Amino acid sequence: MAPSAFKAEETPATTPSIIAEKLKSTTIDIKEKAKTTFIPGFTNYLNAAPDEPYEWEQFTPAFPDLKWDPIQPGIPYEDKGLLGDPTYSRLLEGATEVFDYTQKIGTEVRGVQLKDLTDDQKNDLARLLAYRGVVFFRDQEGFDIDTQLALGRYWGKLHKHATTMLPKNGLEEVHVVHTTKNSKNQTALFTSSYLWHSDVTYEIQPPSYTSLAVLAGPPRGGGGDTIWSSNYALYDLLSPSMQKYLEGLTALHSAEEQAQGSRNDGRPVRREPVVTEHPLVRTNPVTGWKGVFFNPGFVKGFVGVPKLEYEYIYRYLTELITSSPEIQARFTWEKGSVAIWDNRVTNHTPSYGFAPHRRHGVRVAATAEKPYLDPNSVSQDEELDALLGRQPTNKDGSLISNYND
Ligand SMILES: O=C(O)CCC(=O)C(=O)O
Ligand SMILES: [Fe+2]
Repeated sequence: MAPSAFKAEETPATTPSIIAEKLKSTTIDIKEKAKTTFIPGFTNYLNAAPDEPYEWEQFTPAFPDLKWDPIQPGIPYEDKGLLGDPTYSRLLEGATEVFDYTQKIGTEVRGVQLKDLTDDQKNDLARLLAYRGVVFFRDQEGFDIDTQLALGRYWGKLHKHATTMLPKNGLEEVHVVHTTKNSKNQTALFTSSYLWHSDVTYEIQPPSYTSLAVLAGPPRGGGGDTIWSSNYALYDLLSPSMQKYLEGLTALHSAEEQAQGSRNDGRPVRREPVVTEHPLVRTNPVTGWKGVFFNPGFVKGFVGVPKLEYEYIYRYLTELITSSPEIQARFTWEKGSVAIWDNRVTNHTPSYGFAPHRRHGVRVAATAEKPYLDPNSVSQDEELDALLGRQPTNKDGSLISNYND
């Protein structure tokens, strides 16, 4: 080998440090530049708020060692959505803008302050939630935790979560959502399809109207959207024979895994975990529509169905929920945003990838009725087909063949 080649081999010892030096200086340049210039894909990383002092410290997570009794069945529930006006006239009276996210799910209402709602408006909102699955509000002023709790309480007895984070201020009916740059790498831990769920469906009377208010979050473009998926529309994606089959099934919803997760992390389990049977297809008392009451988070089996058969249906339903954009609504949070959903008819998931930013929210959930299936209820599409004179959706697959480009 020629001497020059040997010479070339002498350099590697110094090369890494040269690269490191170069990178360091480039990084510093970019950081300086980013203070005054938007650099796509970079600027967001620099804007992480300092951890301390933090305005919402009293709402950061705590795990007090509390013990609560089991939740007893028979909690009274009257759905306020039944008192809502079909055109939502009271709620939307002062709205500056109202628009849907997709035909099947999600509506944003602008210009309405939740803190000022009258009872009539709360009834309209409940009805809108039952029909649209999730409703978004922005630029909320003065929607503090007392107002959020009062709104939830108007709709039903507030749920207290047995395992997840409580706020430091001791409010037991508040569930905290909180991730900082010090949290475990959420993107690596959870793919979204793993996290899709409806809240606490293992309870005998799982919640209906549930609100999440954001306290802190990434800057715009920094990630952390939440996505909802419609269980009414999930039902309408199924063939008539599959609909009929699923209508005969009962699902097992379990809190065991969630409780075990807390124990594994050395955190308290405030109420013993329960396993509850619910009909796999349920009727919403306000719309009268059927929805598949399924979520990949808490459903652990179908009564009388062999494990493998259950697993295939589990995977099929999960795929429809997680990968059908037309039955989903995706919300990008901003300061002052509040999302409220009907937990009986939707699944939802956070999206990760917003580190190093803090993302912090507070959730309040109203206990609803025990799930039931009214055999006379119809599906969302059935009602809309009749109302609008639409052709029923062709479910034999033949329409799809031209859509490969
Ligand atoms: O963090 C989110 O986007 C959703 C959190 C959640 O699942 C909830 O508040 O019920
Ligand atoms: Fe949730």
